[in-house]
Amino acid sequence: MTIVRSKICGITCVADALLAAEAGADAIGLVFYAKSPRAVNPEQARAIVAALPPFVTTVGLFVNAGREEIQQVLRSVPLDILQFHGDEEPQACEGHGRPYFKALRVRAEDDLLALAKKYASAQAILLDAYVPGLHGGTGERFDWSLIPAGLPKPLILAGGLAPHNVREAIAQVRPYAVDVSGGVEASKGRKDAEKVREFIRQVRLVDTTM
Ligand SMILES: O=C(O)c1ccccc1NCC(=O)[C@H](O)[C@H](O)COP(=O)(O)O
Repeated sequence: MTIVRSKICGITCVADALLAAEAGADAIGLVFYAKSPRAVNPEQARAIVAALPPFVTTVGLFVNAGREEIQQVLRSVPLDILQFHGDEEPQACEGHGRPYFKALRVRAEDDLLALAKKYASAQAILLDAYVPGLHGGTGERFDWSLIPAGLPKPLILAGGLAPHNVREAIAQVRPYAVDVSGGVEASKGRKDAEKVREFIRQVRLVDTTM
């Protein structure tokens, strides 16, 4: 049986965090990027993390943040993992006292395998759509056939996933985990209970049929 994990990203309030946890999400993502409509501040994030039941991994997402900014968040919010969603070099992702995921935005002209190999210290590589001028949370999917074989780390698939396409995505890509934000929202920054439940139901359906 293949288990595919799921992460619900862009959680902005306790109610949505509990919704994700109760629906069976393995992880939630908190966006520490002020320009995002899903941004949270450390105080909001602390309240969200404190409300979660055990065994739900908390991922803090940063975009080209300074080392001190990240450390300041970590001093007040007990995050399990960091996710770097900007143009950070490996050195900028390391040394924070947490494992990290590196997000790479997929463009046909890039050598994804070489890029992924650069992040040898990452716990996983997250692949997302490339949309000029935006770092993530675009709701756009990318051409999954561009994903090279032999990625050196577990693959987290993101970008435009939703209840209606996540099974197809898993069947084609066989990722370690799937990551969703816009595809389970009612409005920017707020999750839709039915979409969250259906997304995770679809992921689990694949678990038993692959
Ligand atoms: O959510 C944002 O606004 C955001 C802004 C800047 C960088 C990353 C951001 N979000 C990352 C994610 O929520 C997901 O990991 C990923 O991009 C998938 O998002 P979606 O296509 O909306 O499912």
